[in-house]
Amino acid sequence: MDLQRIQNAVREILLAVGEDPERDGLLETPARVARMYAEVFSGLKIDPKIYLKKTFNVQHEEMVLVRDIDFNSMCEHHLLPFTGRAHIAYLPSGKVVGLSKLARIVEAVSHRPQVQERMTEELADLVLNELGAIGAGVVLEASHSCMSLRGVRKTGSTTITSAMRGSFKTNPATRAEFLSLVHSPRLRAGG
Ligand SMILES: Nc1nc2c(ncn2[C@@H]2O[C@H](COP(=O)(O)OP(=O)(O)OP(=O)(O)O)[C@@H](O)[C@H]2O)c(=O)[nH]1
Ligand SMILES: [Zn+2]
Repeated sequence: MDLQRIQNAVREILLAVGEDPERDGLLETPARVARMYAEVFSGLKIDPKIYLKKTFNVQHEEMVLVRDIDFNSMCEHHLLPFTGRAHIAYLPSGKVVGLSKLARIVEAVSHRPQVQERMTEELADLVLNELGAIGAGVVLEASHSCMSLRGVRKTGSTTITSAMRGSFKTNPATRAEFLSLVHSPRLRAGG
């Protein structure tokens, strides 16, 4: 990532809004913001498929669901954060993946300029295709700060998106089981 170019652009923005980039409090801001963008867009350099290459041969014929994977992303329209939780499930066909890898693919695809719908679809495609799963389902719940901090200024709204693949799309019972598990009661803290 071209940190110097980001720094120059941030300095330009400060000048354009009528600030003085030479004043004490702003001197380090362009460099700081450049490091911040490198971090929040670090997923641009990562191919999430790498996380799903290592699998284990386990005969588990029922659904695997990892829910409440928290994420932070940046909406590609305003470059403002949207934050929420991802729930990812699949029906294995002879091989399973380490549970943390489902959280790792969320990290990779969320750390890019995104829209929630595309992020949901990308995650579902990755799980179905890379694991050769019988089916996959993804639900994302998020709040978009571009809707609360600016513009329409509605706080508290949540956007829920889902993507169903394979048996999650064709079998209503599988889809219903997934959605009911996503919404089932959480363990108590420490439980
Ligand atoms: N579908 C979708 N829209 C998003 C997402 N994140 C932000 N948006 C929306 O992107 C839209 C961009 O709309 P524009 O009309 O081009 O931009 P704008 O004039 O700044 O829109 P307002 O937010 O209504 O002020 C807005 O309606 C945002 O709420 C997302 O993940 N998915
Ligand atoms: Zn936005």
